[in-house]
Parts: sequence; structure tokens; C-alpha cells
Amino acid sequence: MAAINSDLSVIGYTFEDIQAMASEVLKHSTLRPKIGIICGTGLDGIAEAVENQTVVSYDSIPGFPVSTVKGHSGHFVFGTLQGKAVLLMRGRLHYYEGYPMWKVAMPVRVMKAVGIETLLVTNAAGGLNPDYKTGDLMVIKDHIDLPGLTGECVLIGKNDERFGPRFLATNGTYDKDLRQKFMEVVAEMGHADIIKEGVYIMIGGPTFSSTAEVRVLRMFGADAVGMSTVPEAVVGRHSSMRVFGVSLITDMVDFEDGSQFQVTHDDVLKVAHQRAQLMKKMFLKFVQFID
Ligand SMILES: O=P(O)(O)O[C@H]1O[C@H](CO)[C@@H](O)[C@H]1O
Ligand code: HPA
Repeated sequence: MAAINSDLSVIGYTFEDIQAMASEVLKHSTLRPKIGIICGTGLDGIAEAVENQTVVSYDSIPGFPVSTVKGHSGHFVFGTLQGKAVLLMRGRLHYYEGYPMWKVAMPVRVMKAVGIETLLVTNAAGGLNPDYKTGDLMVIKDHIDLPGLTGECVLIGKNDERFGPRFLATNGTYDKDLRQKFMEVVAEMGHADIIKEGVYIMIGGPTFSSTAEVRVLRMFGADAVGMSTVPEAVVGRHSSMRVFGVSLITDMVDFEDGSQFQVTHDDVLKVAHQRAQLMKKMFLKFVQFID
């Protein structure tokens, strides 16, 4: 009798599958972008600024999973930002949608196969650091992969070395020069007061954290909590991309027992929409500095 889980081929897309999806995406445009952007919940305002747009819906790409969350529309956008070719993901995949972890970040492998070298990731997150406030932006300097630490790392499964190494060092995942440049851009725009740099912790979701849990997350050393980004950043590094991430603090978690405040997804979307124009302006300036 075959051992349980002996068929590792069921975990992950093959290199050829990813190449086929990338070819499908590339058919739609003559642009060959090197910058990829993943838009977080309600943070796809940046897509409005993309010129010469071509939209490729995820469901038109054979084998590509679809986004199911409000605030994630589910398509790639090819175009130019400040004259630079970019590929945006308007809509990401989350573990809590029911996708296995290896599927959550497969679009990053497709992006790599398309030619993306620099990956810019945004997300909406809850603030754990008491010095933060709603509406702040946190440049991610490091992350805590809580699912990964508990056995749900995005790189679990058969490894094809054409994607990257079996064992990956994840310290230094977030590119120092890009972090510094983004901070400078934001400061030059007169918004130094809302920009922070900190540690993002990923939880599986879809539950927002309990009071006891947020205390643990803070004790772990995290400054913001969310349900995404880490698998994408890890796969980005695995694919030798330069990775940059920024969190919009859409709510401040409450450490008090018996607190009446309960965050909702609509609260998250509301703050994301309030900050959409500003984030768009920041990214327009930022991309100018990316080679
Ligand atoms: O991380 P993004 O996709 O920005 O979304 C964040 O917002 C949603 C919760 O409101 C969760 O999906 C959380 O991860
Ligand atoms: N917790 C987890 N994920 C989130 C939050 C939060 O408070 N806000 C936005 N995404």
C-alpha cells in the first residue's frame, strides 16, 4: 500500500504549468514589465494611475485561482506608471479563502515567469505597536511567518530548483534600499509623521485576533498583523526577486479585556479607501526610482 502523502506531485504547480500561465498572460500585451505590484485590500487605487492599461482576468487564465474577497477584484493589469512598465495584481489570494498555502503565492511565480524582478506588495493590517495609529503606513522591515512556524510554510512540497532552492534563508527578505527610498519619498512629500518601519506578522485568518492573541502577537515582536503578504514575499525571495512591502494600518487592535470595539472588514475597506489617493501618489513617485 502506498504511504499516505507519498504522491508529492499533488502539491504545487509544475514549472511547465507556471510557464504556460505566464505565456497566456504575456499574450495580452507587448509590454515586458520588470516591476510587479500586488494590491492589498481596498488598495488598488494605484491601478487608476496605470496608463495604456490591458486587463487580464484571472479566470481567463487556465488553472489560475480566483480571488473571492471583497476589495480584491481578480485581474492582472499591464500598463505604465511614470513611463515604467508594470504588472499589477488587482486581487490576491488568501489562505483563509480555502486555498492551500502553496497556491496562495503561485501568482508570484507567474509574475517571475513573466519577467518581474522587483515585487512591491501592499496590505491592510491591524496596528499592534501602541505608537501607531489608524491611517499610518508601515514599511515592512521583517516578518513573522506564523503559519510557517507552525508547519504551513508556503514552500512546503516538492521543490523544483528551477523555481529556487530547497532551503531558503528568509532574513533580509525586504530590500533595504527600496525601504529607504520609500521612506525618503514619503518624507519629501511631507508625510514623515505617518510612516513607520516595523515587523508584520501573518495569521491565517479569517478571524481577527482575540485579546489574548493580540497580546501574544505583540510579545512576539510584531508591529502589525494581517492575513497575507508573507507567502508572497517568501516566494518572491525564493524566485530571487527584490521584495518591498508596505502595510496600511487600517485599525488598531485592542489590548483591553472587555473592550467593546470589534473591527470589521468594512472598517478596513473604509480606511483603505480614505488612504487610496495618497498611496497612489506615493507609489507614483516611488516607482521612478526603481530600475
Ligand atoms: O492583507 P490584505 O489582502 O490587504 O487584507 C487584509 O484585510 C482583510 C481583513 O479585513 C484580510 O484579508 C487582511 O489580510
Ligand atoms: N487583524 C488581522 N488582519 C487585518 C487586520 C487586523 O486587525 N486589519 C486588517 N487586516
